[in-house]
Parts: sequence; C-alpha cells; structure tokens
Amino acid sequence: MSHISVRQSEIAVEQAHVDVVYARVEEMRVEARDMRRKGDQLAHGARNEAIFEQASMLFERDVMVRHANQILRSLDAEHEGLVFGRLDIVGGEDTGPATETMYVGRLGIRDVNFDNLVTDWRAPAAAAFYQATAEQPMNVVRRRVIRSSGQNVVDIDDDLLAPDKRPDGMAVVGEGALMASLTRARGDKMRDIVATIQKEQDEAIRAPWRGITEITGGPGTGKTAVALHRVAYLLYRDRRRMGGSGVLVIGPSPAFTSYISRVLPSMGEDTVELRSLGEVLDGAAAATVDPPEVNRVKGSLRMRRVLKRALRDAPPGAPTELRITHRGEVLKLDEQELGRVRRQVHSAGRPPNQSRVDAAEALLAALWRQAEGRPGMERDEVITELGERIDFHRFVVVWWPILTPTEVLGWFADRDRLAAAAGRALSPAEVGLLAASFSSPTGPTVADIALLDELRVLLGPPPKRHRRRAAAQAAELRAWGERPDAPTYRRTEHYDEYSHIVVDEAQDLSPMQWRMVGRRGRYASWTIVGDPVQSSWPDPDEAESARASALGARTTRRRFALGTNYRNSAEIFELAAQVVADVSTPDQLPTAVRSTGVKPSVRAVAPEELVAATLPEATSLLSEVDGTVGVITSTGRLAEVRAALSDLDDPRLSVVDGVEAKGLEYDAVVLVEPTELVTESTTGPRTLYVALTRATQRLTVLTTDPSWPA
Ligand SMILES: Nc1ncnc2c1ncn2[C@@H]1O[C@H](COP(=O)(O)OP(=O)(O)OP(=O)(O)O)[C@@H](O)[C@H]1O
Repeated sequence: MSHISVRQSEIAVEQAHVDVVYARVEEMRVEARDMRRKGDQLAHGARNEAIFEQASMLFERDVMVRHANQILRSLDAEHEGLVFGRLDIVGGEDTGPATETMYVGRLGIRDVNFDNLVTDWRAPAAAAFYQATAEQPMNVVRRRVIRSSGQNVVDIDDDLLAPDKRPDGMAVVGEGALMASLTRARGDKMRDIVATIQKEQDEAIRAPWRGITEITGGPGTGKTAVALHRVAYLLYRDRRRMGGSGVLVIGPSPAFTSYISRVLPSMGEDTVELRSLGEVLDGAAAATVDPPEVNRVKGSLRMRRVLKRALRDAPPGAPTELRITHRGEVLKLDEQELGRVRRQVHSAGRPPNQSRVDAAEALLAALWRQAEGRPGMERDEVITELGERIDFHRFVVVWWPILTPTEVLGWFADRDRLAAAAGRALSPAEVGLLAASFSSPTGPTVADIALLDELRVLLGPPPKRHRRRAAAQAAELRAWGERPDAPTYRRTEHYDEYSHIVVDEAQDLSPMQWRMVGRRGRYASWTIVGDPVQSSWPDPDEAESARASALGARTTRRRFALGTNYRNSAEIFELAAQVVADVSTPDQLPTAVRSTGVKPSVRAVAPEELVAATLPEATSLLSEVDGTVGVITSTGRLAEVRAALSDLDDPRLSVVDGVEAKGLEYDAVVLVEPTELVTESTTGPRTLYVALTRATQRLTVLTTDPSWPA
C-alpha cells in the first residue's frame, strides 16, 4: 500500500471508533434527558415511595445528569475532538504481540456493558499516554495522536515507542503531533494541549494537590497551559474538595484572562473563576496600569503603614469642635481634646467601621470630664441624657463616619493629607507622584485594587444598616472601571476561602498584591507559576518575603522547572536571549526546539519614520502569516502607534505595550523601538525580553539605533 493510502486506511480505522463513541454519546444524551425527566417526576409526585429509595434515586439522577451535562458542555465547547489519543499496549513479558488498545479523550465514556470506549486523559490509566518514552515505554508500543475537526478524524500522528514489540502489520504514520501543533496558526484564544502534553509538563500537571506547587520556566515553556491543565486534573481527581470551595486562577491582565478563557471550557470545566489582578476585589474591574515609578510605590509594603496611619487621622470635613449645651451649661471638646479621644478609640485596635459605638462612648466620657464637679451632676445621668441627644448623634455620625475603601483612597488626592499619613514612609517626591495619580478621574488602577482590598480589611465590615451604602459603593466602583466583558461572579461578596489558587506570572506580583491574593487562600493549596527573568517588579526581595507570608507556613512544597520553549522559533529566541544575557543565568533560559530558518528582521529607521514604518511592516506580516499579528511598543508610544495603524481593519491585529503583552502570544510581532521598553521599565531589559518572546514565527524589530542589539 502507498504511504497515503496507509494513512487513509488508518484514519478510517479511527473514524470507525470515533463514530461508535459519538453514537454512544447520543444515547447518553437521551438517557440523561430521560433520567432528568424521571427525576423531576420523582421529586414532584410518587409521595408514597419510601423516602430512602427516593433519596438514592435522586442521588443517582444527580450523578447521571451532572455527567451528561458535563459531556454536553464539553461537546458544545470549542475544541478539536472528543477522542484525541490511542495507545497500543502489550501486556507483560510473555503476553507477546500488542493485545490491548486504549483510547484517550477529554472525558471517560463507557458503552452499555460498561466497557471503556474512551478513557479520560486525567485518569491514572491514561498517564502512559503522556509519560511513556522510547527509553521507558511503559508497555506502550505505539502512541497515536488523533486530530479531528468536529466529529471527523482529519489526521493521525504516531510515535513508535517499542519497535521490537511492534506486531506484524502495525502501521506507523505521521511526523510528530507536537511539531504539527506548534506550527499551526494561532488565534486570539489559547488552545488546550491535552493531545500533546509532554512528559515534564505532565509531571507538574499530575502533582498532588496539597501545599504549594511551583512551576517555573522561561517564556513559551507551557507554564500557563500546564497550570490550566493542572486545574482540570485536580477537579477531576478531587472534585468534592476542589469544586466545593472553588478554584481561582489569577492572571496579569484582562487581555490575558480573555486569551486563556477557552482552555478550561474545552475540557468541560466551566466552574473555575479567572480573574485578572485588577478584578480580584469584587465589584472592581481595573485594567489601567500605573507608570512604573508609581506602580512601584503603590505596590510596596510601605503603603500599608500609610493606609493605617491615614485611618487614624480625622476624616476630611470632620468637625473640629464639639459644643453641646446641657442643663444650661456649655460643654465643649476642642480640637486637641477630640484628637485625644480619637487616638484613644483607635488604640483599642478595633477596625474603625466597627468602632463607632466606642467612639460615642469615649466622647461621652470626655464630656463628662467637663461636667464633673459641677453641682448636681451625676455621671450616669449625664451620660445617658447626652447619649440620647439628637445633636450628639449627628455629631458622632460626621465625626466618626462609616468609611468605604474608595472614599479613603480618594483622600490621597490631597497632597498634604497624604504627606501627613506617609510620615517618613514615603519621600516628598513619592508623595507628589501618588497625589497626582489619585487625583486622576479615570478610576482605580490595577495597583489601587490591592490598596482598596487592604483598606477593606483595615476598615472592617460596615455595621449592618450601612451595608446598603456599601453595596452602592461597590456599584460605584464597578461603574468607575466598567468594561463590557467584566466578569460576573456567583460568590458571596469578598469570598476568600478558595480551595485552590493558581497565580500566573507570579514574578510580577507586588508585595501588596501578594497580601491581597494571600487573603483569598487562607485554607487553599496553591499553584504558583512564573519566570524571574521576565519580572517587572523592581524589588524581588520585598516581594519574596510578602509572598512567603501570604502563602503561610505550608510545609508541602514541590517545584517543577520546565526547560523547553514551545512558542518561539529558535531564531527568534536566540535574539531574545541575547538581551537578558546579563541578568539571567544559563539555566533560566529555555531551549527553543523549533527552527523556521527565518531570522528576525531588524530594521534601522530614522526617528521621524519610526511610527509610519509600523504600517507597512504590520501589513506585510498580516499577509505572511495565517494567524495573529501583535505590534508591541513602549507605553509612551502606544497611542501614537495605535493611531498610525487605525486604518488596518483586521481582527488578527493587536497593538499592545510591553506590560500588556505579558503571557500573550502572536504568530508575528512588530516590535517598535526596543530601547524605549528598556528605559521605560524599572527592571532593565526584562520587559523587552517579554516583548521579544511573544512571536511563534516572525519577528520584525524597528529601531532608530543602527547598532541595536549590540
Ligand atoms: N505540549 C505542548 N503541546 C502543544 N503546544 C504546547 C505545548 N506546551 C506548550 N505549548 C504551546 O506553547 C505556547 C506557550 O505556552 P504558554 O503560554 O503556556 O507558555 P508560558 O511558559 O506560560 O509562557 P510565558 O512565560 O511567555 O507566558 C502556547 O501556544 C502553548 O499552547
């Protein structure tokens, strides 16, 4: 048989099995619907049945319906086929030729006799699909990746792992599924990698849930993909623990969470919360990033001191004198006395929003000290009389208002107030920077969200009757930073007891963000994903200690280092590695396995031509690749470059700055003025390294420096 016809006949073999699987799925759909109907009847009628019988049938119905729903969801999600793998396995030493076939897919499916038609990729039995190698074949003779479009098998790729055990007539076709997958055009959403997970990745995916699992590796090593598949794996293995309290995945930006949003649904998992750092606090949807020098101050642990001190000061507009006439006598507390009372209330250590009653009592005690000694004054009597006075209540309400985090952060637009709260924690220049930033009318930035969350905890929950106002504030916060695609959450407000939290691009979290994230996972296990070489946080030691306290004293820690860059061509990564040679060690840089034979193009242009030159470069890359094109520039130049490309009406094109590019991927990239990405950043060439490692196939660098990258 010719090569082509061997492939065709093997595809036909797999198609036959896939047809059986889909026919069975159809039956299961019918069964599930039937079961659901019966269950509903059971719930509404048949009251004379034994209660236990009902309960067990209802349970059975629930299990069935859940499984059916999961299948339906998985089928409805965008992915490339329910069945994607096949293993041909020989038994043991003496069983002889290949005897057993196992199909691997997104879900486990059994036929009517409970025989396996497809094994779920997460089941222990399927592990060999990812872990078997030629050196350790684990009884696998042939591993086959089946590529489908919908229900149609379109191609197959085989690995022969044990040639000596290959039975007569066993065909082996294809040139490697991994390479085929890596060279395919990219869309605007990340795809799952279930069919081609590599052994080192599989080990991280299947690591036990407990404690802290850290996944490090250079750009394109699959850290994000691995973390998401790990979530699907953990949900499968321990759905009760993980699903009950929920799994939270945190990424750097809304662009990133949107980019990864289809991976879990394609595996039938749609209960996981994906939030960007600007969305971790309920009600907020911040996407604007501060300039690096502002970001650095807002993220520092010094801000905690500033916030705490700010809450001890009298709020803006608080009266500076209490004057009340009692039995014809004027009782008066001046500014100094009021300040003393305020300090005394704060020294009890209760959060301000929980201390209004304490404040009222302390004021009454101070007023009594004024009245004391005057004839006919009894302490209890005076305090009761004053405490019932409406003018006293009015005073307390404005002197000790119930505060919201947004209100308090707004105070810092006032430079003097901020300087007073900062003391020596911030330099005058830093105070100036922050005051200007908090005066901006554009709403909270991503860094502000961690400050708001800190304030939420420092202020304490508002008393019950103030909750409505707090809800209105949350709505205000939402309106402030509203995006049409902002997620909605089913959780109760400020839910912070997730069972598992994944932090992606963890190298960039500021200490204040670690505190915010840590609060969400006091009882959680963690998967922490990052690459120190791509870090944009300037003080790694401070972040490291904040991270250590956020994660607490968990003793189980395991670490996986991924070493192969699956994204960039070797030619592109060679250039990227050059720019971080001085700030990395060789073991921190991955190996790019795929060569395209096309070197990045570095074009020197005159400064006045720089922006105009992006248009022809982007246009030509759009025609060269089938997938996406990203134009990456410094933040300062972003608006200008966007304007220059505004006539290019192609949904495959995006224009982003170096910070926004974090975690994203394009088939081709135009990088505008690399030196600006370095000078704009507070961490040297690291942001440039991120930008240079986004492209899978083509990279064009436009620079005004003819000697770049030397
Ligand atoms: N085993 C694999 N099979 C197919 N594609 C893979 C595999 N591993 C990684 N990839 C692909 O490589 C690309 C990079 O993966 P991913 O974004 O997860 O890397 P990363 O380590 O998080 O990168 P960065 O640090 O730059 O954000 C993605 O397109 C991903 O689908």
